[in-house]
Amino acid sequence: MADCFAVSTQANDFPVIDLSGSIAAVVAEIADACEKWGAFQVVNHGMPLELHAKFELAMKKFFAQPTDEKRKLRKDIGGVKPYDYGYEEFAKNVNDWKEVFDFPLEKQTATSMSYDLEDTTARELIHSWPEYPSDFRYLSSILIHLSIFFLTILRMEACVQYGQEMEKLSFKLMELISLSLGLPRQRLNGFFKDHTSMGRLIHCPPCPTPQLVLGTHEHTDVGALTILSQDSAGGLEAKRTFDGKWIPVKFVPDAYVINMGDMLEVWSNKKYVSLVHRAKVNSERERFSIPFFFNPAYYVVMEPIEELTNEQNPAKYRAFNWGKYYGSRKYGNFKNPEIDVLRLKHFKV
Ligand SMILES: O=C(O)CCC(=O)C(=O)O
Ligand SMILES: [Fe+2]
Repeated sequence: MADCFAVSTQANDFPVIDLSGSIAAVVAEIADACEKWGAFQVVNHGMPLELHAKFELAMKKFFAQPTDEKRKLRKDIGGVKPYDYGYEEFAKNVNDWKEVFDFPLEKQTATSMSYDLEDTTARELIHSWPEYPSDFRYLSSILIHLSIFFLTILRMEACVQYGQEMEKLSFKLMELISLSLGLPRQRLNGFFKDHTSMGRLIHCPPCPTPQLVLGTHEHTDVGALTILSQDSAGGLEAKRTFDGKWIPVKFVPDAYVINMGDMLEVWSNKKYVSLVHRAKVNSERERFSIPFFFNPAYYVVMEPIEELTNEQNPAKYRAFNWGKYYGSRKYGNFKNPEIDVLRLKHFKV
C-alpha cells in the first residue's frame, strides 16, 4: 500500500506511435518502445472513432443505472459466469475503487477454466447482456446497404462490434510486434485462432480519499497484449522498467495505450517485458477506462519462440498451457484464497 503514495515523476517520455507511418519506421519505433517500456500509445490506428464514441456513451448509460439494476448481471467469479458486472478482480486480494463490466467476444464459447493442471476439459462460459441501454447491445446507428435488388439493414451489437474492431487492431499490432522481434509478420497469428480475448468497461466514481485507494492496483496483464482507452480524467500509470519510477500515461485524444502482457514476455524470451501498471482515482471526477485483453487460444502451449532462443540466449521459461494459467487467475480469488495463482515466476527456468 505504501506505493499508493509514491510521487510520480513529471518527466514523461512515454512513447506515442503514429501507425499511419511507413511500416519500417513504425516497426522500429515499436521495437524501441517495447524494449524500454513494454508499452506505447498509438494514434491513427484505424479504429472508427464514431464507433468508439457511441460505445463510450452506451457504457456511461449502463454505469449510470441504479446499483440494483447492475447487480442483476452480477458475475460469478470462480464459476461458469466469470464475465459481466462486478467490483472485484480476479486474483487480487485487494479492493479497487471501481465497478466493471466484462464481456467476451461473440465467437468465444469455451475455455479451460480449471486451475487443476490434470484437468484437460474446456468449459462453456455463460454471459448475459444488459437490457438497458438498448444500444449497449445494439448500436443505434443502422447501416443501410442499398443495392439495385435488395435492402439490408444490419444492426450490430455495440460490444460485439467494438470487440470485432479490437480484434482487427490486435492482429495488426501483433504482426507489427512480430516484425519488431525480427520474426515473419504472421509468426504469432496462429496462437490466436480461437482466442480467449475479452473486453472490460471500468468506472471509477469520484473518491473522497484518493490517497488511500487505487482504481486499479499494481499488476501486469496476463495475456498477450492489451489495448486500453482511458478518458480525459487520466490516472493510468506505467512503471518504467529501467528505474522503477511511476510515470503517468497522459491522456492523448483518440489514442489507445498498448501494453505487453505476460505471454509476449514469454514468446519474446524476455526481450519484451510485460508492463507493470496501475490507475489512480481522483476526488473531483469520475473516470472511465476500457481495456481489451488479447489472449491466446486456451489450448496454446506457451514457450519462448524457438527462433528467439539459442545457446547464448537459452529459453527463460519452460512450457506451460495458457488455459491453465488463465484459469488459475479466474479461480484464484477472494473465494479461494488458498489457491496458488499461476504466475510467470512458476515457469522460470
Ligand atoms: O483502470 C485502468 O485504467 C487500468 C485497467 C487495467 O489495467 C486492467 O483492467 O488490467
Ligand atoms: Fe491491466
